[in-house]
Amino acid sequence: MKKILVVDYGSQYTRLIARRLRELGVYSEVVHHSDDVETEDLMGVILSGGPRSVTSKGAPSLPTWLREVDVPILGICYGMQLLVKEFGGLVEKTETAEYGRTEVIVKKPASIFEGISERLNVWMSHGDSVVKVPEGFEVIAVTENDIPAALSSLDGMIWTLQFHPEVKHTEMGMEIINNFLFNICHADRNWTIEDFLERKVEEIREEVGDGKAILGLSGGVDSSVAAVLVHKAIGDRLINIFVDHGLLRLHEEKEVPMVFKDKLGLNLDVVRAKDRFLKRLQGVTDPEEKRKIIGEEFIRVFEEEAEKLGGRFLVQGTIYSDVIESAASGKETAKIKSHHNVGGLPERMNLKIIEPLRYLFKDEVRRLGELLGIPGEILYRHPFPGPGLGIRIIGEVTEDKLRILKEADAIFIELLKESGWYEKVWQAFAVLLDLKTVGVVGDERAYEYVIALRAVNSVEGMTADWSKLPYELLDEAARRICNRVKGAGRVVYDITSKPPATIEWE
Ligand SMILES: Nc1ncnc2c1ncn2[C@@H]1O[C@H](COP(=O)(O)OP(=O)(O)OP(=O)(O)O)[C@@H](O)[C@H]1O
Ligand SMILES: O=c1[nH]c(=O)c2[nH+]cn([C@@H]3O[C@H](COP(=O)(O)O)[C@@H](O)[C@H]3O)c2[nH]1
Ligand SMILES: NC(=O)CC[C@H](N)C(=O)O
Ligand SMILES: [Mg+2]
Repeated sequence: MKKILVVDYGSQYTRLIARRLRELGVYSEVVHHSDDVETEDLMGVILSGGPRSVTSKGAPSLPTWLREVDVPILGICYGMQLLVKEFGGLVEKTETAEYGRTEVIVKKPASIFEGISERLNVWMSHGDSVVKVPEGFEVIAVTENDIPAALSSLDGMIWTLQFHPEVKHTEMGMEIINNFLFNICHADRNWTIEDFLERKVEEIREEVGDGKAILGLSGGVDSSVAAVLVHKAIGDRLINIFVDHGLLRLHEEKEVPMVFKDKLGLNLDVVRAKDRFLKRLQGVTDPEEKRKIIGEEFIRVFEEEAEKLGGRFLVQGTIYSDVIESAASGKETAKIKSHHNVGGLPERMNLKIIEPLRYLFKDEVRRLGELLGIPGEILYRHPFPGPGLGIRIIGEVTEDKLRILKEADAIFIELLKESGWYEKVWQAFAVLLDLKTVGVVGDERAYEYVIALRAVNSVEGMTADWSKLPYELLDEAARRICNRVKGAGRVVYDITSKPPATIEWE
């Protein structure tokens, strides 16, 4: 099949590039920069960003096969910096780093910017910058800080962007990728989600054979879609298991089983495992350690259940943001956090893992869910991390802190629903800080915990901006929480984008 090759330098966003290409109906393959690759049927090449600096010793370089191909090349961030270095320009760590929203000004008409406004807000994530442009290249856009934001070679074969067109927060990013694909590479449209579904169902049937599989069901979007998909492949030989680890939101241990049976009509076993999770978390404060413990305990529960049922496979609703942040995608990728279902998995385990959604992003999973006929009520829930409140209580998890956080979170979510804001934000929740502050209540001194509220807009969770909730709503949330939740004495609102922050606090 004709393809675009996406060369991975360890960016958080590499698979997002591939995903944008899918969205535009174009088939692509992601390869590591040191891989030997088939260069047949190539329509173009995209070099990803990466955490390394091209100025440092031993930094990954251009693949040798790249010199022999005669198709257009697009370098993004690290990819741009590599191309600049290769052609005799200069990249240095400059005083100004650019992270998050940055304004870019297009300086020259160019086919990659066709139909793009002259000024646009893009998402940046770099500390190094181009300080000398290589011969045979011209600057076609600069940032508000006068740093080169895009270059092109005079023969129109090499294009570079310092910003990330693949992230949703970059305005007109899709149009820029569209221009690269169709104006520059003249790519074919050859990928659909229907084909993907058919292929996955076949693959799972083949892998499981006449065996049994268990599936970790959380009631969230990803595991529900995975459940319906795998059920389509192997029917009732799939057994869904919901683990109540005590770190769920208020009343969720009752609601999830009800909604799941009611709306999807699939079987579901509930495992009550609160005590064993809380016991293992006692005295643990490090976020990575907490994640690893929770990840391991999940697997132990699944192993025990599989043993009882005679199943050999474990299906998880892992999606790509879980994989990439756990640094499970390649050796250059920086570890941001160990998602319980990926980086938090124990080394030794008896189950074979099946993850049909591993390379998809949240909104693709939602589209797949629609294709499978899953109701919007399940598909459009806010995401909730598997380790649950365990990573929203900063520091040690205790019963009392769990109570405070559950109540505060429920008040915030209820208020968002009442005011019509729940559907307008991508994810919202409360965090309990490991910090007490002084207050005055009924003329008495109080010394209670701080609750942080977080609400973000995002599309696939890879980048996010804080939601501009109305002051009146925040005001009401603070009053209700302080008045109704014993132990909560102060409320703050988180106004950081991702990057530099992540969505969750741990
Ligand atoms: N309480 C739970 N019981 C069983 N499995 C779980 C539980 N929590 C998480 N998992 C497993 O871990 C996977 C990853 O969790 P994650 O929260 O990312 O996905 P999700 O809950 O399916 O969807 P969402 O992101 O919308 O919450 C799930 O798909 C599921 O397989
Ligand atoms: O299943 C999960 N297991 C985890 O360990 C985990 N950590 C974060 N998240 C969710 O992933 C999205 C991105 O979150 P971050 O910006 O905090 O990394 C957000 O939607 C987070 O809620 C997790 N989901
Ligand atoms: N996102 C990237 O590709 C970053 C490239 C390089 N590490 C820098 O900071 O400039
Ligand atoms: Mg979840």
